[in-house]
Amino acid sequence: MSSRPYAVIIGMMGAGKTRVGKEVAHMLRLPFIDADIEIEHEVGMKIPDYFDRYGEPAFREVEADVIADVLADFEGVFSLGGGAPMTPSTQRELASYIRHGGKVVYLDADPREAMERANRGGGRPMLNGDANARWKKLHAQRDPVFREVSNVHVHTHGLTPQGAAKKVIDMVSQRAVHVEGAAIDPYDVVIGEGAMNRLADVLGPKPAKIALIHTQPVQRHSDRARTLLRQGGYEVSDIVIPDAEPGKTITVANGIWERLGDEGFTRSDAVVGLGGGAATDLAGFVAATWMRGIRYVNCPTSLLAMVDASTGGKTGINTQQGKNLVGSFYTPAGVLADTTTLSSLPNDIFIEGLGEVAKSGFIRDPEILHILERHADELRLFDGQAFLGSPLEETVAELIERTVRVKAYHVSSDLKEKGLREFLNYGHTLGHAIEKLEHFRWRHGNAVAVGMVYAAELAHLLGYIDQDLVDYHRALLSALGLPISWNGGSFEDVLALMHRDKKARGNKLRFVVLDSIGHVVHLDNPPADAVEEAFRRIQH
Ligand SMILES: NC(=O)c1ccc[n+]([C@@H]2O[C@H](COP(=O)([O-])OP(=O)(O)OC[C@H]3O[C@@H](n4cnc5c(N)ncnc54)[C@H](O)[C@@H]3O)[C@@H](O)[C@H]2O)c1
Ligand SMILES: O=C(O)C(=O)C[C@@H](O)[C@H](O)[C@H](O)COP(=O)(O)O
Repeated sequence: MSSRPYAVIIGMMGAGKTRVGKEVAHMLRLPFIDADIEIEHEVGMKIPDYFDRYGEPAFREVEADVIADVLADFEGVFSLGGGAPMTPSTQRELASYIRHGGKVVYLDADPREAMERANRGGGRPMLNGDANARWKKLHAQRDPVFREVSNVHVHTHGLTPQGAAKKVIDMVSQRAVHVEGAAIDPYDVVIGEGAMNRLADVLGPKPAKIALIHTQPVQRHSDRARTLLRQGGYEVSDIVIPDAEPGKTITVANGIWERLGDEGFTRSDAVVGLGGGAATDLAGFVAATWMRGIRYVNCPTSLLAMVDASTGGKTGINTQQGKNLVGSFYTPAGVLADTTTLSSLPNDIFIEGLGEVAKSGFIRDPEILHILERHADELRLFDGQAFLGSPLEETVAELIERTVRVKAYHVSSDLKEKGLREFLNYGHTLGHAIEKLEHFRWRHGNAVAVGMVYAAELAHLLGYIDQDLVDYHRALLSALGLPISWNGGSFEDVLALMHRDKKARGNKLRFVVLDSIGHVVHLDNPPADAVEEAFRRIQH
């Protein structure tokens, strides 16, 4: 493909494909092509005349050829005729365009408005006869296909053409990671400004009631989610939980179960978890357990929740005995990582999230480490208020996408953590023990950073990696502003907690260690003196 369209717009007759497409092109200073106009040039007559003379099958053939040509070599906005995506060869062309990174936008307008526009001016052979009845019949046939062949679905109800164009641009610029695999209902993690606008699409038409579970510090983002949900026609129960780890308890979960019961939540209703990783862990746990599992969507608002906590289906709560000891593997219907929410994120919580980002670099994607190295100074100085529209935003979006891809890779083939998924636990064996001993006052990502240095020391002591790689852990993590040592407890206490780690088997410890960057192995039952010596080395 030499060049490809910025976006291809599809939709019903009267949806505003030409009007909105032109507006998108104008805003981005790109050229615009309307397939119908192109076809008229090609055949040298108006479409209704061509239909009359040669019939629909001949028209569809010409249309498919014109579309294939434009898709192969055009850098602008391309809008298709209403029936074009019904042609199998065009469906294949669109699928290939998407595989190469293209965006097929389904412009979904209010049916009444669309019918009114479609009837205006006549000249639509497909609407001959009772135009509204024809439109509705065609809608019933085409809507499922439009959903299938598009990868961006834009509802334009109540929007001006400019508003709809802005929405198209926002949604086209978002990134998405598709998660699928055995035992997983496929879902997307959508990343970018305005991702939360997709809430109603992801929840779908079935739920009537939504439990919007969030914490107080993200109130302004939950207000936005509530508005979007109400606009989508849902009845919203606003549920505020205690902030951070105090929200991940059985008492909090029980309070929500009681409320769902009192408010008549059924199996077809849904949960939206919005906030940091603690809130999305708890919301997922409630969704997994209410009536043995209802639909849920996560709207993560911290970096750590975007890259890790909200995306892989591990839900849970803490107990007196330790971190995440009760929970369930239960995947969300979608994750909307709206980067506008990062504008209110405090610097220290952003930096904490970099701990899990670096982890994904160490275990699988070295490019993450290169990006972190190159941008360490800007990342360490993260300022939410200056973030949106800054060059850092693109860097962070790329880090989020790459990190989610690492997560998706491990989750896809091992949702229930039989082996491969355990690699995502790099740095966590000690990390979780530190969190517990610090009564959860230490942030999770910070504890994981120290835990990775510990795992690197252990791997070095046992001959898996050389000293340079241990030093590299320390240099990179501290350049990002993450801690690399801990002095808050005795080895005996740490050891006892590491024995309660979920990777432990019987009374044998199990660690995850590197044997090179991007390559991880299990380390079962390592020698006790190495386990202790590595601990001594992180105490400086
Ligand atoms: N399920 C998983 O796979 C998984 C993965 C990693 C971490 N986790 C869990 O996630 C939790 C850590 O997540 P976290 O680091 O997000 O901590 P957190 O949920 O405690 O959030 C940290 C703080 O930031 C606030 N906050 C979040 N987003 C904000 C925003 N946009 N603006 C202002 N304040 C905001 C929160 O309210 C909280 O006060 C831990 O409980 C950890 O165990 C789970
Ligand atoms: O998704 C996973 O699997 C992980 O291990 C990701 C970790 O980064 C995350 O902290 C997770 O919450 C740890 O889970 P746990 O099972 O060790 O409690």
